[in-house]
Amino acid sequence: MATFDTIDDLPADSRVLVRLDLNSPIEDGEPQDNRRFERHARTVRELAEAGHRVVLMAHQGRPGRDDFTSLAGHAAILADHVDRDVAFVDDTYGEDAVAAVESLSAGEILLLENTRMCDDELPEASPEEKADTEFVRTLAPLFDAYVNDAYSAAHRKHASLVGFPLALPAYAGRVMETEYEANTAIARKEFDGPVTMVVGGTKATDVIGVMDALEGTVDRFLLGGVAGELFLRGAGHPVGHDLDGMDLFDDQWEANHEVVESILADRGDTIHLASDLAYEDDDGDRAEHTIAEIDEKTDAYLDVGSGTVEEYDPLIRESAAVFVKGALGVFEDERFSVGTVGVLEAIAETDCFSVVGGGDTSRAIEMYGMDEADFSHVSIAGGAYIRALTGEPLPAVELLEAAAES
Ligand SMILES: Nc1ncnc2c1ncn2[C@@H]1O[C@H](COP(=O)(O)OP(=O)(O)O)[C@@H](O)[C@H]1O
Ligand SMILES: O=C(OP(=O)(O)O)[C@H](O)COP(=O)(O)O
Repeated sequence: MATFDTIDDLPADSRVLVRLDLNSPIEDGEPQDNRRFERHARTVRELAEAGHRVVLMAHQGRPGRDDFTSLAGHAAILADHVDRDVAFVDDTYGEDAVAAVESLSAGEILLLENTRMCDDELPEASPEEKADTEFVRTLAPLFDAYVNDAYSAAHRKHASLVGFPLALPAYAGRVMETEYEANTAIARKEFDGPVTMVVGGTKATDVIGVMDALEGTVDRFLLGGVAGELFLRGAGHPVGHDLDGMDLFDDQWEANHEVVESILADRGDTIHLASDLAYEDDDGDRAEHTIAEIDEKTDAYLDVGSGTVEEYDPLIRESAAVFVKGALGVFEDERFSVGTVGVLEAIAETDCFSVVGGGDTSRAIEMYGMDEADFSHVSIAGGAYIRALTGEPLPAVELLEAAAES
């Protein structure tokens, strides 16, 4: 059991600063509704109904990427889920933000602008350094308490996650409580049969970093997505290169190629790579290349091929447990959903213990008409949940535990 204080322990009529994780897929510049809104709405609604003044902080995307946007659209989606007004101010801790915080009445809710738009949020640093930023020193005195509900961002040492718990009494929100319980229980579970992890998505650095530490927990990895292309490149295939202004591959290759090469050399038998990949042909249709056919990368590969899905299917069906982190393709586009949906459907049809994680990936379940009840746990955390599997501590969670002890 976690040993942190929860929102049940908050003094009455508190002014609370709440960290959520509303990081969402962005399409045409707009955030897309997903489980993160629905799950965090519970914490926000409880706080407002209890009569606290509720100020919310969250991030969206990463500077330099297409998904780095304002949170204006997020406020509207959250309001629908909370069934109360959620005001928005396009400022994080400047004069406008401070004025909006100070004008809030009991039971009202305000969302501040994307924390990553202020320089103090990134990069990662110690809690002490982050607590000493202007961001934290300006906002903390306006509040009685800090609530962290962002389990899925708890692996990041950013100001909104590790600075405020040193400056204010700190509590866990409902999502923090439930994700912590579920993910630590999973980390302690033992399985009678093969344990498989499906690894994909765009955050290759996150997943490759922990794959090493999962030796002993995971018997085999089925790869796809950007992470899978980097492994194919490590195995000598000319894929995984950035095309036309994309920045998904080259930096992550530089950061990870040594680990990729050493995993392939030391434990290549546990790594299953795609045998074919899908791309968009000149007519805008899905087309596939076998890996053997690819001798020069001229296409952007957007999914694993149908042959790969056929090879992964029996490996999933004979597993005692399957963990999913990251999509095998750009499933948001139906043409490139074959890998992600094929793997999720195979998991849903078997009795294995299964966890699907990640804000983006877990969205494929409802997008393609699957039932959440067919999976043991659908986590809104991706990077945080795979770190929990390795037993690696999450800095923001450790600070909540320390706050409860003091
Ligand atoms: N080959 C690919 N090229 C570009 N994007 C991809 C590729 N394969 C998967 N993706 C994208 O990866 C995203 C999910 O990855 P990621 O953000 O790492 O995971 P999560 O948020 O689920 O933890 C999906 O939205 C999907 O569109
Ligand atoms: O979406 C998130 O993580 P995830 O993609 O691992 O689920 C979190 O909001 C963390 O975002 P970040 O990986 O840009 O720090």
